[in-house]
Amino acid sequence: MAGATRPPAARRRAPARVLLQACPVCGRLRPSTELATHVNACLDAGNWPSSGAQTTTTTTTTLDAPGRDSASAVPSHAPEVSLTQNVNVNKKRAREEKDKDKEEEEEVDNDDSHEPAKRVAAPTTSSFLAAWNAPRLAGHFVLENVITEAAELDLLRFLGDPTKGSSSKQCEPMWRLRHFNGTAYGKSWGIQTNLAGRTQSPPSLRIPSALRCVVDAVRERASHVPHIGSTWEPTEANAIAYVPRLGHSLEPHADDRNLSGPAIATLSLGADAIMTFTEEKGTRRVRVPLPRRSIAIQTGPSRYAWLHSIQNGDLQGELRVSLTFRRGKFEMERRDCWE
Ligand SMILES: O=C(O)CCC(=O)C(=O)O
Ligand SMILES: [Fe+2]
Repeated sequence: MAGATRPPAARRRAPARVLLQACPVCGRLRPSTELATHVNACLDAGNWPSSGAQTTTTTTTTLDAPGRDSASAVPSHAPEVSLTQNVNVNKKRAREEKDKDKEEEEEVDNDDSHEPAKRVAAPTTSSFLAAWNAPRLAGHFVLENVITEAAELDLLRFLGDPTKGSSSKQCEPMWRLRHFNGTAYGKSWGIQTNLAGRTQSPPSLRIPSALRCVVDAVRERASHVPHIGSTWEPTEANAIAYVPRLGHSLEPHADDRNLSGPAIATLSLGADAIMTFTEEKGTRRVRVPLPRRSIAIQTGPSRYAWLHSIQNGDLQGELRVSLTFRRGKFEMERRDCWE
């Protein structure tokens, strides 16, 4: 009998459990505490996943707009895994995990040492996180629900609504209609980048401390993303306000690859949108949903080998505001760039 060879229950302990997370690059499972180091090593080794080749599950957001094909919100290269399948995969994993826990519970039930059994969090959350953190485009990460609805409202109020006649008084500069890379309202802070002259100069306006929560969220949620880590310090910020009914859009472009650093983070506020990436030296096209309150991070190929744009028809709602943070090549101290 198998039970007869087991050690007495009192001496048995629940084995220490380690939370494993799938590497968004190679798909291998790694202890979550080692994930950041592993992802960086994986990417340094040139293991950028090619589009569509990733093995981690991908969630897709359906943007609910009447008359619009919701399937168009699905990245064109998304692996043949539907959201329902993902949920089922996660449910199956959760069931297996639960069964394992149950087995252990049964074992430790007889344990008279009165030591509490060690427990780990249910894996579903981390699986979803891993799925969202996984690049759907090499080097591109979308982190969902990064801020609360209340924080979103505060930020929108702080930035002001350009369609209501005036900008918010507390947030300088005023919104201005711009025609660079498409028509939309814009304002910026921190290092000043002169794209025509390809120069940068010290800030005339520091980045408002009210926007600091975005940097905190990026550091917290994307510390495993290459070039972010837990100390990422942007020195320039710009806001764009898109009003779909005024025909606003973002034309295909790449943010200056010499003047700004290798990681760019953008928070979406007010409304969902879909960003279209087009390969610079190829014909591939990838459509990535950017839900409101999400932060999108461009690094690696998504930053250096693809152009990005937002078509007018891919802007939802009345007003979408984006806040983009970059680290300028022109090195400056945090205190000189931030309020
Ligand atoms: O609005 C966005 O999400 C992107 C903005 C952008 O690409 C830029 O400011 O360069
Ligand atoms: Fe951009």
